[in-house]
Amino acid sequence: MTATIMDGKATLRTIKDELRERVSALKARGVTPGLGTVLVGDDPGSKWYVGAKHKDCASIGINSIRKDLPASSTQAQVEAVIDELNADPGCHGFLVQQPTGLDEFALLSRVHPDKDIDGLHPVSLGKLVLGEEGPLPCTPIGVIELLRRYDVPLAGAEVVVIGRGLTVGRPLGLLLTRRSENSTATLCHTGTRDLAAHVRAADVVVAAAGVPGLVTADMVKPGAAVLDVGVSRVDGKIAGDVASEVASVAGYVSPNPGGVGPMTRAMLLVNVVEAAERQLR
Ligand SMILES: Nc1nc2c(c(=O)[nH]1)N[C@@H](CN(C=O)c1ccc(C(=O)N[C@@H](CCC(=O)O)C(=O)O)cc1)CN2
Repeated sequence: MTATIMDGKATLRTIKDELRERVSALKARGVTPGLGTVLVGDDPGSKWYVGAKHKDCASIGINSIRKDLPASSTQAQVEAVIDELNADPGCHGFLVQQPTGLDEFALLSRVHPDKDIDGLHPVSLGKLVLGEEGPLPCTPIGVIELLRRYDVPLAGAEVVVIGRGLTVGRPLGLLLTRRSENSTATLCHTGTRDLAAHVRAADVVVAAAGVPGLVTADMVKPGAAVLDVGVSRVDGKIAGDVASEVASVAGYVSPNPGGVGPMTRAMLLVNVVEAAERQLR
């Protein structure tokens, strides 16, 4: 079997085309959506991600407000910039790019919940637990959207998520078990006794552990969908959590790069457009 590639780059392009129309409709009603970003320091990966987010915005007519701060910035200086964006009426939502090297929980909590565009604010995560409407975290909802667009069924499916981090694993477990997704989610982590046994039983596997090559072909159920969200750098290149031979067993694979990363950016754009649309309600 050769797996179908779940192409995140192509799906990002499709979603941008869909959003362009919604941005035009907003502009016709006098609202131009605006995204803010706060970047602290010189981490090359973070700089690339922020640059890509602003290019995405420009390509569909969203305004962007970029605040790049030196690595020497103090917590108070970054919080002052967050306060500025909280008060900026042209900014419908903003994010603090992680990692910052500062107290990230305090920075996240400083963002006004109405301006949280990443879905990672404690209020947004609380809404997710309660099943209330709010911005959804971009990477986990990107995983679900990619599966949806490739017609991989989630209802009734056994899904194994590897990794319990705050940006991917934990919120993804909550999303997958919503009534709308209706899957059974198992969250595996470094304390899981027999990871291979869990993965072998899964219809869908989402690997977000940051351990290169962790998921091997012998662990995967034939025909399963396997999404690689792990980001490690080996010799300067991105190395995912999923070994390349998995594509010979799985029914669907998302490549890395080119899979869930671009979907993270797509879902951020969706969150910005939805925040601007809420202003008109
Ligand atoms: N405030 C946030 N910080 C971080 C988040 C987040 O969701 N919010 N997630 C990650 C980084 N991230 C988004 O910010 C992100 C990751 C990957 C990509 C992407 O398009 N990757 C490309 C390859 C990029 C490369 O070559 O280096 C791909 O996978 O094809 C975009 C955004 C941590 N921080």
